[in-house]
Amino acid sequence: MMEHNSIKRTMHYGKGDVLVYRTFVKPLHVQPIPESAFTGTDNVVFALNVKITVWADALLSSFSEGDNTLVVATDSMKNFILRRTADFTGSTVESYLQFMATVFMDKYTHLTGIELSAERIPFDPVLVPSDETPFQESGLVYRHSRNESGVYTFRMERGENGYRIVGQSAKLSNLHLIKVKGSMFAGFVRDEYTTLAESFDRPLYIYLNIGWEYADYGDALLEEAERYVPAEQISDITHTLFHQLNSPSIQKLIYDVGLRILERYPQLGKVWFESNNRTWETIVEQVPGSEGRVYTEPRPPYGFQGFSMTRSDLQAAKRVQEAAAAAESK
Ligand SMILES: O=c1[nH]c(=O)c2[nH]c(=O)[nH]c2[nH]1
Repeated sequence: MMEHNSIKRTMHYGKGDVLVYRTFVKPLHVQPIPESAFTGTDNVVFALNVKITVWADALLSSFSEGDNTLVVATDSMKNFILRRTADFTGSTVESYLQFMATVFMDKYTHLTGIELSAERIPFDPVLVPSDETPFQESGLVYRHSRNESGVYTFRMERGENGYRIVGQSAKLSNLHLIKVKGSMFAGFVRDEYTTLAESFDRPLYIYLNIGWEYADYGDALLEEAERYVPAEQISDITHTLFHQLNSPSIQKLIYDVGLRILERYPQLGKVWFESNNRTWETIVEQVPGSEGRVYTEPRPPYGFQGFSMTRSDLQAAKRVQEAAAAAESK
């Protein structure tokens, strides 16, 4: 995935860590799903860490000869992004990246391509006492969250007839989840190298990155966001399945989460996972008189899993389920 989205061109330059904090962006409203209470955000704080990369054959002499006549200083790129953020009228990071890429390429016509990526820095609403309901969202005060965040990229090139979108991606990065009981890992290969005991109730701590791709990227950019897939719902689907399933392994857990994501969003063509096993190490099996235990941080090295699935995997899984249901009813 990273390879697929990396810039293949050897000649490029740009600026990273452009921090831009825009307030009162148009609120986002999305379709509800059963696994999530998230139906949108007020977008009062729209905070991004942006990276811009540009390329053009005409830039060769800047590398080979030190000829800066076509070099837009990366300092000016940063200023452009900061100032033009005032002109953004959309409500999603995806539409922001498309907007910013377009106005940048309109301004600097010698450039052939641009990649913009952004992490949405999470600021959560805080609850304050109110007269009507016991607590309500402040609408003024937001709390910087150090939890998972959405990371998006958008790549565009100048073509014969206008711009062409040549790449895009969305992912939820650094979701860290602990399930304190109800996870297993048993039945794996046992041979002369095996020291790990089978576990029928382990405290499963996972780190996850989850990416998704629209079958038609136009769906990510619709004005009313009626087919928009928000990172918050991807996260909530993962929470729900982790809660509900008695997982036999991380492999099976991410497979089931992937199927559910594709089921919920027919507009997605693909979903992928990178997971990391951070299962706590048990120190005390049982705290007397309670079901509590004592754990500590696991020692490295850590295991990982990867999985990428498309709609054909969902169809195949459905056929297997139907065949199993038919066999049972006989
Ligand atoms: O969910 C897991 N999958 C594995 O492949 C594995 N391997 C391991 O040592 N622990 C685990 N846990």
